[in-house]
Amino acid sequence: MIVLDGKVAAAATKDQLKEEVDAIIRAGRPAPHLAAILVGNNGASETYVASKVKQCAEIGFQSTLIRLDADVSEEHLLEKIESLNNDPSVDGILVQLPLPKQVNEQKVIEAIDPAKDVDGFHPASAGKLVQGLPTFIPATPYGIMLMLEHFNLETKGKHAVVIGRSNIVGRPMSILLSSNNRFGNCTVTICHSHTHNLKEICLQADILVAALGKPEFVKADMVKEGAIVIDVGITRVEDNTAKKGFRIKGDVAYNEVAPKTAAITPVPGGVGLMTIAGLLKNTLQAYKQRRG
Ligand SMILES: Nc1nc(=O)c2c([nH]1)NC[C@@H]1CN(c3ccc(C(=O)N[C@@H](CCC(=O)O)C(=O)O)cc3)C=[N+]21
Repeated sequence: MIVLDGKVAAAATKDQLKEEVDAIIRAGRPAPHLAAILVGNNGASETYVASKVKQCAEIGFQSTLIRLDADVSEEHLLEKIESLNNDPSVDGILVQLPLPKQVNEQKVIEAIDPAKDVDGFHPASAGKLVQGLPTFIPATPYGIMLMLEHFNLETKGKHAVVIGRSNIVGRPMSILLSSNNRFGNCTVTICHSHTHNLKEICLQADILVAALGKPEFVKADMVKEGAIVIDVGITRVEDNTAKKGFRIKGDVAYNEVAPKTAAITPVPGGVGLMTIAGLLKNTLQAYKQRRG
C-alpha cells in the first residue's frame, strides 16, 4: 500500500510553479496576482484562505485578501467582484465558499470574469470541461489529477466510482475521469444520496473517490482489495483531547480501509494540499492567458 502524500506531490507542483514565476520576475514582468474574497469569519474558511495567501507568497505570487463582514449585502459583494474584474493587475479571483444566506452563491459565481475564474466554478468554465475544451479545472479535481500524475498511477480502462455530485468536486471529477486524456479514460459511476446498493457499487471500484462530506462513511467492507482510494472529505469533528478542540476527518475510515488498498490519500495531508496546488496552477495559467 502506498500513501499518496499531498505534501510531497504539492511540493513538486509548487517547485515547478516557483521556477516559472522566478523566470517571469527575472524578465522584469509583474508577478501573477490572486485576489481572494473572504466573507465572515468561518473558522475553516479562515484557515483555508490563510493557507492560500501564504502559499502564494511562497512561490512568488502577489495576493490580495479582501475581507467582508458576514452581513455584507449581495450588491456590495457583486460590486467588489466587478472592480476586481476591471483591475488589470488581478489575474485570478476566488470567492471562498460557502457564503452567508443573504447572498446568492450562483449569482456571485456568474459575476466573476471567466478569464479570471481560477476556481473553475463559472458555468462557462464548467461547460468547457464537459466538452473537453481547455479551461480552468476546479482546484480539487485538478489537484487529484496532479496527485495521480505525481505518483504515476494508471487510470485507463479502470472503473472509477465517485461518491458525491457537487459542482465543485464530484461532478467535475467524474467528467475528468471519463475524459479522453492521460488521467481519464475510466468507466465512471457517480453515486449520491439516492443511489441503491451503494456498497455493492463501491466494491466494484478500481478507483474510489469519496466526496460526500460524511466523516468515515467509507468502511473496509465497501472497498475492493487493491483499489486506489481518494478521500476528499475534510470535516472538523469536536475532540477535546486535540490542541484546537477539533480533529479533521475524511470521508474514509482510513485505519480499516488503508490495508486493503493499493494506494490511499490521508486526511489531513492529502487532497486538501493538492487543492491549493491546483488553484495556484490555475492562477499562473490565467496570468499567461491574460498577459502572454
Ligand atoms: N471558492 C472556493 N474555492 C475552494 O477551493 C474552496 C472553497 N471555496 N471553499 C472550501 C473548499 C475547501 N478547500 C480546501 C482547501 C485547502 C485545504 C487544506 O489545505 N487542507 C489541509 C489542511 C486541513 C486543515 O488544517 O484544516 C489538509 O487537508 O491537510 C482543504 C480544503 C477549498 N475550498
